[in-house]
Amino acid sequence: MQLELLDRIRSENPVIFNISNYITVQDVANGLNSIGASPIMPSAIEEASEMLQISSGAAINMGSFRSNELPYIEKVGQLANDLNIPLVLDPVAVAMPYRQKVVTNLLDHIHFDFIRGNAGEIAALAGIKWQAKGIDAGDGSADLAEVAKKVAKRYNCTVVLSGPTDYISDGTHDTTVTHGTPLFQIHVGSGDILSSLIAAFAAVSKDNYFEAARMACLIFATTGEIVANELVDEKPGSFIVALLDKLHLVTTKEIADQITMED
Ligand SMILES: Nc1ncnc2c1ncn2[C@@H]1O[C@H](COP(=O)(O)OP(=O)(O)O)[C@@H](O)[C@H]1O
Ligand SMILES: Cc1ncsc1CCOP(=O)(O)O
Ligand SMILES: [Mg+2]
Repeated sequence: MQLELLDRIRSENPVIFNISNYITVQDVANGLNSIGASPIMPSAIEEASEMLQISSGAAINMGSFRSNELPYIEKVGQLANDLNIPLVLDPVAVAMPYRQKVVTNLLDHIHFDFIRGNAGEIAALAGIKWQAKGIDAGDGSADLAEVAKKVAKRYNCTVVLSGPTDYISDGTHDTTVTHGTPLFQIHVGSGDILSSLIAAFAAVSKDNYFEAARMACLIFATTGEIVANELVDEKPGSFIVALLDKLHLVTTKEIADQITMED
């Protein structure tokens, strides 16, 4: 278990390039900044190359793309591949038919090192029956470990299927993270922050993307758990403020003390 990846983010301060959605962009920027990375969210196709050349990780979030932005999104993906920059896809609400067409087309042309989505999103990419609900995970009875593995094999990448349990698979290795708090679900943007944090962990763990994904999930979920333990009531607004504060302050020792032998 490489909890020290957290310290490496703080000492290396990697620039993480993001195509974010306009709903949660500030949470994503502050989540990355709080943990010790350096976020950047460019939008002009003309500067994609120069911005990626100073970046050590990249995340593409499909939450609110406009169709005229698709050439930019493809260009960023191709450049990240050419420059060997770890690339994360967040396929927000991909069970919806138009998004499914757009995202599967992207996946056919660009190699994503990671796909991070909730159960409804990853099941849609696996072609497995599931009742997704917009940006939320929805309901279903599929074996989620198998769903994650199927998508990992199909797209030759590391998949994080997040939720009460996070299922992580690279098609060969599989693991779970069972930490977290239901408060993540009452704040819009929790998943988006996690997707970009995966890019930050990958930036400092280029030889082991599976471990990067596992540590991103474990440290994010455990930090949320510590924060929730200190909140008296279920307060979505207070939770995100306290989460951003704690992402900045949390130590590897605090994480180690919070987790169990099975982690
Ligand atoms: N009920 C829950 N209990 C514990 N952690 C949760 C719960 N639901 C989501 N999480 C955590 O919230 C974060 C965001 O995941 P998720 O809610 O699945 O993403 P999204 O916002 O894209 O739907 C992950 O770190 C996940 O582990
Ligand atoms: C509300 C909304 N609409 C399009 S993207 C988005 C935010 C999705 O955020 P998350 O998947 O992290 O909950
Ligand atoms: Mg999401």
